[in-house]
Amino acid sequence: MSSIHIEAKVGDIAETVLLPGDPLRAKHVAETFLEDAVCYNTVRNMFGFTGYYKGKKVSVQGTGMGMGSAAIYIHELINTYNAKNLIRVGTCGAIQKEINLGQVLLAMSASGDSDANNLYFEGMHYAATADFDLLLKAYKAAQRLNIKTYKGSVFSTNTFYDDDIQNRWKKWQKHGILGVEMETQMLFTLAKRFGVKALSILTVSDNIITGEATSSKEREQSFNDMMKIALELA
Ligand SMILES: O=P(O)(O)O[C@H]1O[C@H](CO)[C@@H](O)[C@H]1O
Ligand SMILES: O=c1cc[nH]c(=O)[nH]1
Repeated sequence: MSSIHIEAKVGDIAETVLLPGDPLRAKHVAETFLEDAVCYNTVRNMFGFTGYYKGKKVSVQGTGMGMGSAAIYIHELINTYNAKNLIRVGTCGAIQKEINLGQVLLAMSASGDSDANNLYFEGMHYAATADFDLLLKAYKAAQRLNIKTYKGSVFSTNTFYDDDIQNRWKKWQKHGILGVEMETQMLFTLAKRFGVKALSILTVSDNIITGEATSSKEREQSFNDMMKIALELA
């Protein structure tokens, strides 16, 4: 048996799945960090791999961009493939001035503008929250590895571009949101709905307020920090 968007057999995917938006990041993670990695999905080129990290079975699955796409993969990973720990490894734009490019955020919660959540909760506002055990483990792993992290709330949006992107985030900046990305709110919501654990670890690829953006060298280094934390959770 397989699912509509993933062609793996049940059992091919580990209980712990890392979730980058970019399927080529999934490939890169598998090739760089995992041993004996096998590709289990090429449907729509949304690559998924299972391999081993320090002897532990772990999978990495691209989700695409935005909550509509991510929800499909998250739903199928949980309900067809029995995934239990889902850890997003993504990029985000920081909206606090002091957060530098390449730094790592541990998302405790995610606000957002998903119509899917709005409809599901009949216009009320669900507080999408990370799993505390995974969050604590990630925090301790970062401390052990001497990696600085910011802990707090992020915002998941379905619209990457806007007419006036800096002003758009002013109220959210004031309310302490650390950064903006496009999938975490849906991940946390679905994980709770189906009784599994989720966490989102994000590397800052740009600062929306200051207008800075990362060079490829900086992205490479910071990406490694995020991956080291995420893989410790496997
Ligand atoms: O780097 P990823 O994981 O794709 O995450 C961020 O990058 C994409 C936008 O460029 C969105 O998916 C956003 O959430
Ligand atoms: O979704 C995203 C990801 C990175 N940077 C942004 O501004 N938005």
